Amino acid sequence: MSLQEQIKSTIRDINDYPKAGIVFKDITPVLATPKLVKAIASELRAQFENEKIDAIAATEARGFIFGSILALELGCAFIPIRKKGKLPYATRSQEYQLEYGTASVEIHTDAVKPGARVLIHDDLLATGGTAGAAADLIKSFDGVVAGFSFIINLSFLPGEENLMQRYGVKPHYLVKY
Ligand SMILES: O=P(O)(O)OC[C@H]1O[C@H](OP(=O)(O)OP(=O)(O)O)[C@H](O)[C@@H]1O
Ligand SMILES: Nc1ncnc2[nH]cnc12
Repeated sequence: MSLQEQIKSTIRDINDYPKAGIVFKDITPVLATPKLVKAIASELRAQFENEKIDAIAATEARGFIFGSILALELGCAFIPIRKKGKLPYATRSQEYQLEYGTASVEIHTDAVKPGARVLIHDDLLATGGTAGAAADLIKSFDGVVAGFSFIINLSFLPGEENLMQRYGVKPHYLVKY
């Protein structure tokens, strides 16, 4: 079985979570399979090891899991982007659109050095709102968005087109639905 097939056969679909009509892609069975986690880590490393990347910026909460594994694999810094009110030092916020209403994420003001090449990682790309807000934060400190990395792309939603249009880079992902 290919890595893609292994990932897809291990992800669990939860119908109507967190609300009616949503099919939630649950990665916890993947996390419970150490061999698969290791294979994903190797694949992520292979995707980016020849690129110049100074830091991985990942979004709370699920983005932290493979985001920190990837930072370790590449030997680069890890930058946490968190939901409002969770980071202890001085922060900058960015609002973004949810399906209904808005949300806000934050970064520490000393996290991104001007010119730093930052790869944005999250577990899943849906509308691209979360990853776009992370990219806007990186750019607001004159960091360079080196790319986007996801485990899952929900390709029936416009996340990939939105990120390509706004930042001119094609997102990487391991599996799509
Ligand atoms: O492309 P988007 O439409 O922005 O959706 C993708 C985001 O949604 C999920 O996070 P969620 O907000 O559910 O938070 P969690 O990781 O803390 O569960 C997922 O982990 C991404 O961060
Ligand atoms: N269908 C989905 N499954 C898991 N996380 C998500 N974030 C946004 N949509 C999602």
